[in-house]
Amino acid sequence: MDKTPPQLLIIFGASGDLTERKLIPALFSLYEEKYLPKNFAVLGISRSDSDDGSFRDQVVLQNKHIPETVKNHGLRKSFAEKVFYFDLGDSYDVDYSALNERIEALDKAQKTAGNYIFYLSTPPSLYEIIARNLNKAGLTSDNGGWTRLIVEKPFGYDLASAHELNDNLQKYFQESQIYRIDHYLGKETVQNLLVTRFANSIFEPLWNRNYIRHVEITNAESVGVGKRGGYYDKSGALRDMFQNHLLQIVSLVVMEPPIGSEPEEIRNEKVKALKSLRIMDDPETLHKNTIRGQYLAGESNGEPVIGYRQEEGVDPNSKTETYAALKFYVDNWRWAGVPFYVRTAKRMPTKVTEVVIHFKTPHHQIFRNSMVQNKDNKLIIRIQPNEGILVKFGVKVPGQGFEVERANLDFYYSELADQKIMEAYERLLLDAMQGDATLYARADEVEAAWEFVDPIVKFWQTDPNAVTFGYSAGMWGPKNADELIEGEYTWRNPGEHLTDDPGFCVIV
Ligand SMILES: NC(=O)C1=CN([C@@H]2O[C@H](COP(=O)(O)OP(=O)(O)OC[C@H]3O[C@@H](n4cnc5c(N)ncnc54)[C@H](OP(=O)(O)O)[C@@H]3O)[C@@H](O)[C@H]2O)C=CC1
Ligand SMILES: O=C1O[C@H](COP(=O)(O)O)[C@@H](O)[C@H](O)[C@H]1O
Repeated sequence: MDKTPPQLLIIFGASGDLTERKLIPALFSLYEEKYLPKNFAVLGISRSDSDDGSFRDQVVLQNKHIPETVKNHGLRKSFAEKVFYFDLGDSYDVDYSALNERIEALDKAQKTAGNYIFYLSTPPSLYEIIARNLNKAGLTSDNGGWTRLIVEKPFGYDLASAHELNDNLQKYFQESQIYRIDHYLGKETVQNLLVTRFANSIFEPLWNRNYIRHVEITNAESVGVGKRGGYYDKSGALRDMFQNHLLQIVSLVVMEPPIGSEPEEIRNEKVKALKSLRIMDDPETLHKNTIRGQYLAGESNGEPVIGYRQEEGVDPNSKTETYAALKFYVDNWRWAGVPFYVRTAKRMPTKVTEVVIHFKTPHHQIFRNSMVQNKDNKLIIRIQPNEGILVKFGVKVPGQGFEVERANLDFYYSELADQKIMEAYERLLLDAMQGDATLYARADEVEAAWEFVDPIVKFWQTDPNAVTFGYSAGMWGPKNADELIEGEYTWRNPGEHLTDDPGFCVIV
């Protein structure tokens, strides 16, 4: 494709899980769909003792994350020939001259025009080290082609470390070269939030405090922490999901209309949105408006599962949250007084991510005697699964009188049958290859998100009154989270109704 120039993608941390499970399958899919330029190559780098042949075998030919089809059998071989490996030796903190030579040789042989993307898929502690050594080797400036840097999450551990990382990376790369990945932004339905809001005239006029009662966002996973206990126990749901993915969704719901769809036009509005979140830093508000939970043993998909504290790599006395629910406000003209309820959790009954816009009750109730008071017009944006949009509204029950019943207008993305939905990493990689940073987070965006999250993390970690509630795996989280939402409202828990959690408790 013309929009994607020749280039070499250089992955640090190539022997890791992300490369095998996400990056290479995404690249293969782009290759299969003919999105990659003819002159394209991948160079995997790590400390593992491997070579081009074994690396190709591992990440392409034998990679079980690339779906096996009759059609792609031959393609795997031709794609594998574009994949190379470089063994960095014992450390990432070494002289990169030999790497530089390999890159130059590959660039020449594969005719990639001096265009390089460096992808950091290592532990975050190596990001600065790699950037510094690339710079020393003269690999960070545009020498004839262009150079970009993709940085994986987590971007920092708190505001101070994110700020330091931004400073460090910006010593070696221009901000315009840095692409901070957040795979939720690569999801089609997350991007569709922008289109729903700004390509229609029927939603945006209502998108404010005059018509919206509250906003609810749920991100639920049925899985536990799996093999990532060691990482997760130091992170927790707030850092792992909320600071990045959930706040990205919040920013798209909250933002003002950008003047156009250029990357900076959209990113400027997202930063403004994040900066308008009311920071909760007094213990009373934090106590009232934040709930943290941790899963106990229970059931997942009908099978018994262990509790979080029994997971591999997790401290048996851990209080780390696998559930986080927050109520907060947005201090700007559009959203003054509208509560936002946002939760993210593991070991829920199902996997679902959705945004629910709850509209206010009509100003005057004409059909007072109806059994169903149509108090809740809702717009539900289903991010995953069953990607689509659902509008709930009231209709008249046929017959005498004015009985009101709820009805649905339901759109599923799958109905656009001939459109394949690109996987998030495919979309994001392709965008970076084409130099489009719209769906990548900017330095100030990441820092604004940390500014909001930091005081909550600190409160949970240090305040003696900050409690972690236990909930049984397979339930909808600590039941007192229901009390976060005032009035007769409660969380929309898609799927079957579950009875009271017998395991609900305070974790000590
Ligand atoms: N896996 C996933 O689904 C996701 C991962 N990420 C992020 O992507 C990055 C890579 O993740 P992932 O591939 O899962 O991680 P892995 O632990 O599976 O791989 C890490 C890679 O970094 C290298 N490495 C260098 N030093 C170390 C070290 N001290 N400890 C461990 N590995 C080291 C490893 O190779 P070698 O030791 O041979 O050099 C390996 O290639 C991380 O920043 C992670 O947070 C983000 C979202 C999802
Ligand atoms: O970044 C992360 O995301 C996954 C969830 O991603 P999804 O695309 O499956 O919704 C989460 O499991 C993981 O803990 C987190 O690091």
